[in-house]
This record gives sequence, C-alpha cells and structure tokens, in this order.
Amino acid sequence: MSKYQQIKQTAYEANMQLPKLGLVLFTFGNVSLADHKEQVFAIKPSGVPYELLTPDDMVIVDFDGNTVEGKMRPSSDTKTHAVLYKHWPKIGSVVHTHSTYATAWAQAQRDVPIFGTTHADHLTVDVPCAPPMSDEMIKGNYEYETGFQILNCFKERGLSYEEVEMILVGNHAPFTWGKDAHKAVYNAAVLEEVSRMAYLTETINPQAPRLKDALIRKHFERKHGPDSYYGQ
Ligand SMILES: O=C(CO)[C@@H](O)[C@@H](O)COP(=O)(O)O
Repeated sequence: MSKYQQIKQTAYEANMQLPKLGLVLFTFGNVSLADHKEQVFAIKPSGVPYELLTPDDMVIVDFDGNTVEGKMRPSSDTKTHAVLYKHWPKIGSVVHTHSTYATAWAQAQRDVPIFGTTHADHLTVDVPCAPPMSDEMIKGNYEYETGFQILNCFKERGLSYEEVEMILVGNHAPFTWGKDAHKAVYNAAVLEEVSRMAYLTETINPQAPRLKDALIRKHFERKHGPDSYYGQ
C-alpha cells in the first residue's frame, strides 16, 4: 500500500470530475493534488483516457518535477504544476484543462473581461491572460517556462494567487488552482462558464461595457464579505 494512497485517491476523484463537467475531451487536461508536508503532489499520468484511469495510476512527483513513485509517465504539464506548488505554498491543487471557451480566449491572447455579476461573484478583475512563450522560452523547458509565465504575469499585474485562482496562458489554455481539489476544479468550471458568457456577450454586442467597479465590489463583497474587494 503506497504511503501516498490518500492523495492518489483524492487526485483521481478530482480528475474524474473534468469529463463529468464537460471540461475535457479524451486525454486533455490534468489535475494534481499536493501534500506540502511531504513536498510532493499526485498528478494524472500522461496520455491516459479518463475512462481507463485508476487511483493507482496517479504519479507522485516532488516540487522539482521529479517522479517519486509511479509506474507511468506523469502528465506533460507536470513541471508547470511543480513550479506553482514550489512558489505558491498555499495552493493545494492545480487544474489544467483545454475547455473550449477559456482556451479560445487564451488562443486570442485576451483577458476575459468582467461584463457581469456572474463573473463578479468569483473575482473582481478580468481573468488574466499570460503572454505566449517567447522564442527564448520555447528553446527552454516548455512546461517550466509555462509555470514562470504564470508567476511573472501575476507579479507584473500585482495580483494575489490567493485572490485570483485562475489564468489563461496565451496560445495554450487555462490553469486554475485552490486550497483543495474541490476548489481548483470548481474554479475551472467557473472560468469556462464566464469565458462562454463573455464570448457571447461580445458577439451580441461588440460594444458591451465592462461592469462598473462599484457593482463589482457590491457583488463580490455580498458573496465574500466586507472588505474582501481587491479591485482591478
Ligand atoms: O496542454 C496539453 C497539450 O497542449 C496537455 O494538457 C494535454 O495534452 C494533456 O497532456 P497529458 O496527457 O497530461 O500529458
């Protein structure tokens, strides 16, 4: 019995939520779950269809991206997850999907504008889109560089990873995170829904205005408590 049985089981259950929520097709995407005490995380193996996945298939990886336990090759995005766990110690789980609308905004290299209260219930800023890889980065380790693209985007914009738990990576797709697997998967589903709404809003009215900051604050604080607003 693996000493990591518990996080393998929980990570497996979280991965199985992605096809159930319509966030992935075939082998797209992956969920990981960290054990910060052990400085490891469990992640979906690469290229395994969800319907064939078992808890025992989950691969245990350290925060430098090295495999600690597992028969299969870890997800091709493993080093991106590792960079986030290593630099953002309060996240417990990371989700990567290729959900259609969020990925379309990432491919368009655009932030998802905050047009309505559905978005404002979850975050008070446009969903950030990190710039695509530079030629230099492409020559490097792509997955590590993706992780640093995310860290650098938050640093440049002065965003807190504990407040904004989602990002689009330009020309790639979304990453979300949270204190646990439930929250990280929930954020992935919310991101896809607000991305779909924003696309339809711009299609119906290309001049649609962003939500007023006062209303963003009202809606966010109604859900998250007074003084929880952190602005754009
Ligand atoms: O981002 C990508 C590919 O662009 C990956 O998430 C997707 O193909 C899933 O890869 P893995 O099966 O996790 O190695």
